Amino acid sequence: MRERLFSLISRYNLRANPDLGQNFLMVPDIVERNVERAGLSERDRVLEVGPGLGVLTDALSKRAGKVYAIEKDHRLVEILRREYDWPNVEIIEGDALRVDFPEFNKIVSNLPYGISSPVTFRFLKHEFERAVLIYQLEFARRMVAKPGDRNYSRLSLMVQARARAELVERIGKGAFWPRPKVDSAVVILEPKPRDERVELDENLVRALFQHRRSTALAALKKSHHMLGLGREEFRKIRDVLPGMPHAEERVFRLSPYEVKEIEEFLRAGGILDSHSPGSSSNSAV
Ligand SMILES: C[S@@+](CC[C@H](N)C(=O)[O-])C[C@H]1O[C@@H](n2cnc3c(N)ncnc32)[C@H](O)[C@@H]1O
Repeated sequence: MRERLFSLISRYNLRANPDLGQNFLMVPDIVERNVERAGLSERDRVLEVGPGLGVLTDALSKRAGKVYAIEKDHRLVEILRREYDWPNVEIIEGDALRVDFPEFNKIVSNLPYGISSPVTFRFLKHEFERAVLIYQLEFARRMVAKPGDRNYSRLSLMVQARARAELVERIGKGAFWPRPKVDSAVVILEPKPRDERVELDENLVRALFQHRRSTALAALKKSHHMLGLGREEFRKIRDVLPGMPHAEERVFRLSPYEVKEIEEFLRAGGILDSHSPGSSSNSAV
């Protein structure tokens, strides 16, 4: 695999484009383990973001019924089309944040790190069974952190409101060419059953996590302007806030369900409804 990749790189005189997060995976065992983790069969339609030089795509094509590989770099799209003859792979040239996704039920990708957050939230807007994804280690740690953990953040909360997230393997820098500056990790994401998911008001979550070590009450007092409330309006509602559920809990200990209870309290009091657009794109957590 290493030899094949380096021969492609030298034949096409390729320079990796750091703006597109191009760090190509060079270790066949890691590719194999991730394909295994996806539990693929003929009935699966797999989405891959950023096929690069096709190493993962090739392994996926041997196990899945269909693979859709979305690649933004025109040079790589041309190389993939020229070098491989996959009967069940559709290469889609475009930006994974913009193109319409085809129908899929699984996702396996070594993601370009620059779009980790928006592309993950894009995935989570769709119904699928399982995603096996490589992220930067720090990002992966934040995704899976539990309420009260050091790394628990807005990202953890927004992801876990919709999915179970598990970090299953750490990957060293040496597994990639060119070598990235930081380690990576494999995360498995599985959307929760619909009745366990919570849709959260993005502005509220942002306002709370602006002060993650404060109590919920103090955080909202400090960032009420983020809910669209002016000083006067805020003065009017300030007295009801101590009655809010979890008012005295520190923000970094709040689960998605607890934030939902806060949201419902604020809505019932007319504090959120009229001022905030509600949950939206989650594009930049
Ligand atoms: C980390 S590399 C992974 C390449 C390959 N899958 C591998 O494992 O070696 C990320 C890939 O995503 C592509 N890419 C970057 N931004 C993209 C975007 N917005 N949409 C689709 N592909 C993108 C890059 O060109 C690159 O091929």
